[in-house]
Amino acid sequence: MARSAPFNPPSIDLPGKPFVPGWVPPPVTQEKHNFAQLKSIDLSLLDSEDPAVVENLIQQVKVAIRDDGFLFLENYGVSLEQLHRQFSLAQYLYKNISEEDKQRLLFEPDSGKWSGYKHPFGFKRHRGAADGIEQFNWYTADWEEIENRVPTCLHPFMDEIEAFANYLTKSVNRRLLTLFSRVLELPDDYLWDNVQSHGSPTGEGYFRHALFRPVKKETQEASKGLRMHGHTDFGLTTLLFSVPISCLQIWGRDEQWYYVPYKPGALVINIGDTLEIVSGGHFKATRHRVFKPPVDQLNEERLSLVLFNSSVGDLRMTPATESPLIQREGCVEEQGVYKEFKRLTDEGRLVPTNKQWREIQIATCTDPTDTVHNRVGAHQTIVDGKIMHQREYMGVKVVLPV
Ligand SMILES: O=C(O)CCC(=O)C(=O)O
Ligand SMILES: [Fe+2]
Repeated sequence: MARSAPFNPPSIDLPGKPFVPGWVPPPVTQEKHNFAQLKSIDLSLLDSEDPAVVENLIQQVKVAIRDDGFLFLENYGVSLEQLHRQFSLAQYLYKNISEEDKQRLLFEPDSGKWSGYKHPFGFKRHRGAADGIEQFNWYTADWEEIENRVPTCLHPFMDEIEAFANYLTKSVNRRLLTLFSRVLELPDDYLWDNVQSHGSPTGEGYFRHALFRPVKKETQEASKGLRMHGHTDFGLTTLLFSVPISCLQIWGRDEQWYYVPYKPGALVINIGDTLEIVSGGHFKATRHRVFKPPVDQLNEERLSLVLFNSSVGDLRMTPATESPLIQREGCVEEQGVYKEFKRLTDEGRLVPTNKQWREIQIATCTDPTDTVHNRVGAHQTIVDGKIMHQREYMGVKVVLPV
């Protein structure tokens, strides 16, 4: 597909497609405090014929990923109407999925993959405490075997969902990786050709429809308002859609959590661990979490659509030393995961492969409601007076704000 051609999905009224009620974005919060100010990147400028415009764009990206590790992406080729159709399909899924499909397609996170249906009772296959989060995750095997691996109610719409995931991966993400390759002063397709995994609409990554329902008081108390622990994503880039219910928070340079504001139609891009390592720490993996929304949104349901782009599973990540930027400026060792990978390498130990790195984190994920592990002395520790979540995966220490 031409890299910057706009998204052109299959028709919504083909014969046999049931009517899907339109998703109506819930009202935005009136709360104005604790919101991050993120830089917005206009992806269409990458096609400008004026080299000065393109150079300016690359500089903007460089500053945004160094300062925040998070950015908004606009004009990436999907209209608001097309995007809302995808949210309508996600809403349709949670209104129509049968109990039988929930059982049949139940996820098995112990396998290291989220593939399938996540029930709203925590991040293990067996039901734990309620967390109000339902998800359906599409991996390669799910795209390839729709009849057996996708909820029946979505079968008539898989042409649209697949076209969307394909466009996000092969057009939006590819152009985004061009921007990042250029920041590293490498050939345009360096990251796409050498690091991004391929095959199916999601390569070794996955696409998600998530629904966060309001939670009961007991859940909120057990989790202290947290819906997903502070974390970094393990892959290359994550493409999240900006949504009206404000729950996504990022960790600012001043070591505080800030909500990501709602920018209709925009994509929220976060940088995964792989990009931090490949860039030798010049890019920061985005520290983020999902928290309860401001009070005026506490009773609203939140839909979230996400594409997780994964790196090639067999690779053990190291910095791209052919990058002129890295050659000139060296690596930046104050960073989290890159610094840890470097420590292991310096000790003569093997770092995990990308596949090992993502699968161990999925298989050992804990719940925010887990009061046994979320205690100082268990998975928490105090660093400079702040409570931090501390885990170790295959010799790599991960310390993140709670
Ligand atoms: O739903 C969201 O906004 C973020 C979810 C997230 O960070 C994740 O699943 O890794
Ligand atoms: Fe995440």
